[in-house]
Amino acid sequence: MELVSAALLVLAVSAGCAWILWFNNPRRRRMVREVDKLPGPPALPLLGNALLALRFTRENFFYVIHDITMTYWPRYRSWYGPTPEINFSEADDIEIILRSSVNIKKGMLYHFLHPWLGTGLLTSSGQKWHLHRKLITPTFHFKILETFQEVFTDKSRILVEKLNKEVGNKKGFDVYPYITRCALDIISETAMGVELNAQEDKDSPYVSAVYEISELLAERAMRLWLYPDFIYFSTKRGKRFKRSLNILHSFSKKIINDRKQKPIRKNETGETTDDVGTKRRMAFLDLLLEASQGGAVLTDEEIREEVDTFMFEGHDTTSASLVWTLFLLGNHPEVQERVFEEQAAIFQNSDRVPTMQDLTEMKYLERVIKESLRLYPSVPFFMRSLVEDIQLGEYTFPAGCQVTLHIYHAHRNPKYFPNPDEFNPDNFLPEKVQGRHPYAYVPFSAGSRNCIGQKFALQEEKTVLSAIVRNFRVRALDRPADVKMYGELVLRPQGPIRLTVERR
Ligand code: HEM
Repeated sequence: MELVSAALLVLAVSAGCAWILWFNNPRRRRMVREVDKLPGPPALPLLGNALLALRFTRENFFYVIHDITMTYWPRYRSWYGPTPEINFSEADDIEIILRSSVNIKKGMLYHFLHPWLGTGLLTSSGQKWHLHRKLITPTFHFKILETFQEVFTDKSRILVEKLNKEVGNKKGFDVYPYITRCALDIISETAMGVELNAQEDKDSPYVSAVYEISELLAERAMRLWLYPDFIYFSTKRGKRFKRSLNILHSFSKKIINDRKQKPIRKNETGETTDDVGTKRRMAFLDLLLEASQGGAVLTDEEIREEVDTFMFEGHDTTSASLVWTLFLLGNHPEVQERVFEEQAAIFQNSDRVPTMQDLTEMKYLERVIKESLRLYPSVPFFMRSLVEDIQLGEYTFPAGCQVTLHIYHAHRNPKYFPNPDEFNPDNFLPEKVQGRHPYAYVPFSAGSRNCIGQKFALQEEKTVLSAIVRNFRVRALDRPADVKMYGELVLRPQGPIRLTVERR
């Protein structure tokens, strides 16, 4: 027993000495001095703003951050315990970060995504990221996106059938689950080549696991004491996380194995067929398997990470954006009528599905989607970990600092968007865009780590919205001021987005 006490004492004294040395380290002292030049909420030594975090609930998180951001606008500092964070909302500051080809390492909160996505494109850095980005970029080429159009139109048709059942429901219905299931069907078929049928099968364990993991991740990011893995994974929530993770990983691993057994290949005429010669569309997974050169370039685990990254990034963001756009259209019937008129001009009286050329002609709908992403950016904040010092006027922020870019707030800056809270698709008329600061509007981020899926997202959104507006008149039962938000990995409404639909 005495031996154990002595060992504990030695351990405590060593830890204490390490702390003192670390705190008195000149690099750290300089970091603290520089970071504390910025204003910010009062912080305690060692604990930083941990006490503030005790106040966070899922419901108030976005609003507490909003108040702090507005109080110290446009830059402030905060402390995750001993780790400094600098927060930017002004286009000039955002530009400094996003234009850098060195400061492209993701912030520490992305670590929570690692159990699910490993170090796929979204979460990786350094050489691995460079190599994978180069390999994956061609898979988002126009020619490939064109082959996915059939998936977008087919899943939109099913969505219209489902929404038809809500015609006449005057009390309204929550549109979010309809859209999420449609977006999941789309991403599953395009990323993995698998029909998930989430729109038909509401009880799919895969879909439930995606919902659960997204919610648990958001919750963990708010609770500083759940940051260490050994604590988190010993809690009930951590165990639920692992269970859902198991479902997701088993699913993607099985799909990858199946596809390796029966690869889809191009034949001599350039058609893509399966092993028995049936014509098949190539999904991202098939393209990755092709690029992997039998494991020499990408291992199975790396392919799994990328497929899971597409599944996550490719459905949650587009679902939120589609829902907010429908909500805004439901609040602005005059804008919705202009969208409809544009559709009527493109399709005349035909009920054919849209081609890629039709989508290019949907200029007004594109402005509506962009304006909706301005007011409700699917990714409201993103983070970097500084690898290299940055100089910002009188400030030098040293490597090691965390940086959070507040995109939601940047998009509502009256300097660039007069009447920033108003929904006005004309903010994206070419002449308005031309004169504006290029970093005042960055829903897909910018620079080398921008969103690789942005063209895919616009193509999907235009196809889905076109199908809805051509078939229905949509009304929203709630006003924007009444809808509270969760500012998590994705910006989503706290309650239902209640709509009514009427057939055109
Ligand atoms: C409205 C829809 C979307 C929005 C608003 C959006 C937004 C973003 C943003 C802001 C980032 C940068 C995040 C950061 O720096 O941490 C990002 C990265 C990424 N997005 Fe998207 N995204 C959307 C749709 C998609 C889709 C459909 C896919 C795939 C099919 C996708 C795949 C990715 C990937 C793989 C990255 C990481 C890229 C890299 O770091 O090289 N996204 N997205």
